[in-house]
Amino acid sequence: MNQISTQAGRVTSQPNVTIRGPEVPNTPGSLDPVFTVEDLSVFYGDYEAVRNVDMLIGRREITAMIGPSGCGKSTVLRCFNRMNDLIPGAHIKGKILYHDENLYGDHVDPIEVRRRIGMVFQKPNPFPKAIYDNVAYGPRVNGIKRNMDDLVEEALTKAALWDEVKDKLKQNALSLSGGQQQRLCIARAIAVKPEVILMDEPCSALDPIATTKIEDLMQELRQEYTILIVTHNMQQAARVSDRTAFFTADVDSAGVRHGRLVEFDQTTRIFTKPSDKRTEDYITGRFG
Ligand SMILES: Nc1ncnc2c1ncn2[C@@H]1O[C@H](COP(=O)(O)OP(=O)(O)OP(=O)(O)O)[C@@H](O)[C@H]1O
Repeated sequence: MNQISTQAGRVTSQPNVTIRGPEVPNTPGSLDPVFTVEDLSVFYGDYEAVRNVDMLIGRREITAMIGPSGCGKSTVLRCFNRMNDLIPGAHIKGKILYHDENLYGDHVDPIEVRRRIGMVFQKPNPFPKAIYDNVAYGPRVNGIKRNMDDLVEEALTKAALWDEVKDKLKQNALSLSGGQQQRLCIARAIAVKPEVILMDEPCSALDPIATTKIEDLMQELRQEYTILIVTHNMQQAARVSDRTAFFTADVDSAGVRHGRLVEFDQTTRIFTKPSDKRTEDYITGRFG
């Protein structure tokens, strides 16, 4: 039922970097892809922001996208739920298959895509409404017919927020702390039963304790969801992800910068034995 169309262990290799153990296999065919990205280029008008990306996003894995500022991480992330469609002039070349269906096919409904593939942004952005209504909003709009109290409790529990808010569900969401607001945004994303959650720097506005809570939560969520995260924080990518994609930007002969995927591999390999010198330079802090 993957139709989206309107028709039908720990390793420490470097000082201060804790890296997830190799929980995901790396043998050919071992990855169960939710997305298959084929020769993807992304344009803003005439400007080719990202060039020729090929990668696979594994089911119930956490994939991190890292790289220096402006290399196109957020641009690529937004392609996975067609958020770039909302930017005038933005378009793609190449293909993203969601399961076996072309995500940009003529019959695909972008609204349904965004229900299946939810997004959490850099800055927590709850609606200025009650905590309960923030979570119930998506299911109501999508016509999900279930006991709403149960659904709200389930989503808040999955987002590790229920115990902190169960006695104040009518309170305005803006009264919560930043970390709680971000977990509420995750609950809001979960409430419409997505398969994938895209996270664009979800911890950059949070303190270290709130960041740890979100990282712990991600480990819980990966039992059920496929997660893609853009992060500037390499330690975070190393701590939380199964696979890592390293992007950088090349400058062409006309002096124009284009983002490129340099290397995509198990996170342990990227952080211990990268195959490209540019990856090694970046993760060891020599550039970026
Ligand atoms: N809406 C837009 N219109 C035009 N150009 C854009 C737009 N959004 C991003 N770009 C350009 O696309 C390129 C990639 O930007 P993007 O934000 O995807 O990079 P990033 O790696 O996520 O950067 P950062 O880490 O700083 O957030 C940059 O040159 C940027 O200026």
